[in-house]
Amino acid sequence: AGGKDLSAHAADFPILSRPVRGRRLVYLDNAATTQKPEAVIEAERRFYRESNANIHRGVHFLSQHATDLYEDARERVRSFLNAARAEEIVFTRGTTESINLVAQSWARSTLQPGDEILITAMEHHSNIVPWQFVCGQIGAVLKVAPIDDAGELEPAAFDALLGPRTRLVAITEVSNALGTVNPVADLVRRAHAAGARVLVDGAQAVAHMPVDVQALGCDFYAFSGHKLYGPTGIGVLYGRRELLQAMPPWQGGGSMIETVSFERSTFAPSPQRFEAGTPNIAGTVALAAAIDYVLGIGLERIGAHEHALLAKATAAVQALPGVRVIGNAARKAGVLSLLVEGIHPHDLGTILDADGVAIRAGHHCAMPLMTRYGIAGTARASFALYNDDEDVEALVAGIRKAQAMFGGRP
Ligand SMILES: Cc1ncc(COP(=O)(O)O)c(CNc2co[nH]c2=O)c1O
Repeated sequence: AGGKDLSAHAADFPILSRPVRGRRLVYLDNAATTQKPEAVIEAERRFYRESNANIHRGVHFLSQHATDLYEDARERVRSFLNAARAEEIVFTRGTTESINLVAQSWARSTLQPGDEILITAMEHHSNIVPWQFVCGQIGAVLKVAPIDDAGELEPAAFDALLGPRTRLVAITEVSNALGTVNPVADLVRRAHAAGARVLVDGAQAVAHMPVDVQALGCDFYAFSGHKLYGPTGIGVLYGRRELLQAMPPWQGGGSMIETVSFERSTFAPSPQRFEAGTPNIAGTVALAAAIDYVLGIGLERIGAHEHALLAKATAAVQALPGVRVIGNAARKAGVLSLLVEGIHPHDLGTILDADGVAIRAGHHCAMPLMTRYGIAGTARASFALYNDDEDVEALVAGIRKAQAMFGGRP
């Protein structure tokens, strides 16, 4: 791994060799979930074959062995994000649960009525709805920083919304619907200068670029394993140690306690405090294997490869009559959203599917963003390390075919 041409890595992914509707699978729905390399599949399978036991508190070999694997995975994630300490890494089910944890534990115990949470117009529902919950619970106010037609934040408007009551800024590093890459380190500096903490939604970033939470300066960072070539059901919340240590637990049960009596219970320190119940141990081990796989190739190489594909696909579709690209930020990663005149995105997706090309159509869990553009949804192609020029050509051919079918100009 690492020295091979990236498109050769498609052979690492068993599913990519299966036909779809009798055609070669052209998987371009990676922003929804990525496919899994054999190394990740084998890591999970091997755990159940050789190491399975419940973790922590065990007195037998397998339990201690499984605990070691689990905590080794925590250290791999720490290193991957360049967090200062492994205790700053909390395992969750995914980005959505990570954000809900911060909303229900940190925000609900910190914010006062009238305090403000600032998000952006490009957020995924997972970085909108949890904040609506907590604003409703405590009487805080949700504010939204606008974006321009290109899909970029407007710095002056962002700054104007940062005020003395802003307690939290919650922003996506990469938009799942537009592909916009936000200048997170700069936005963190602005938020901190205004006295606000910052949560970064990294779901669409971690597979496309190196992430260094200390360099970003953020207070929380969330991502999902399944968007990083890892399994579903495992995600990560990074939090500054001093914040996690001061946060109340948000789910009660085993593992997160120190003592329990019917009168009162005391709680374990972070991260165990936030990991109630039996975790997805095998998924955690497989996530560590996914990180090893990605780092074996190199995130810079992956990002450059995907950037070249995105540029090729964008130029090709923009040359087609009646095609409008939604999201033209100066810096983008992984995602191409488009509309084809006279063809509903769902119809386009269905026609592409008939030829084995998998894209996503709809609002992409970003309904407010679609409203901002005055549209109901888009057709979205999203790229990964195993995609190649042939995949781009199949996408373009499918769009031309749809245009011919709908009487448009092919
Ligand atoms: C920016 C962003 N934030 C949060 C989430 C939620 O992640 P989860 O908890 O793992 O579901 C997603 C998932 N995005 C998509 C899931 O399916 N299509 C998508 O674009 C996302 O793209």
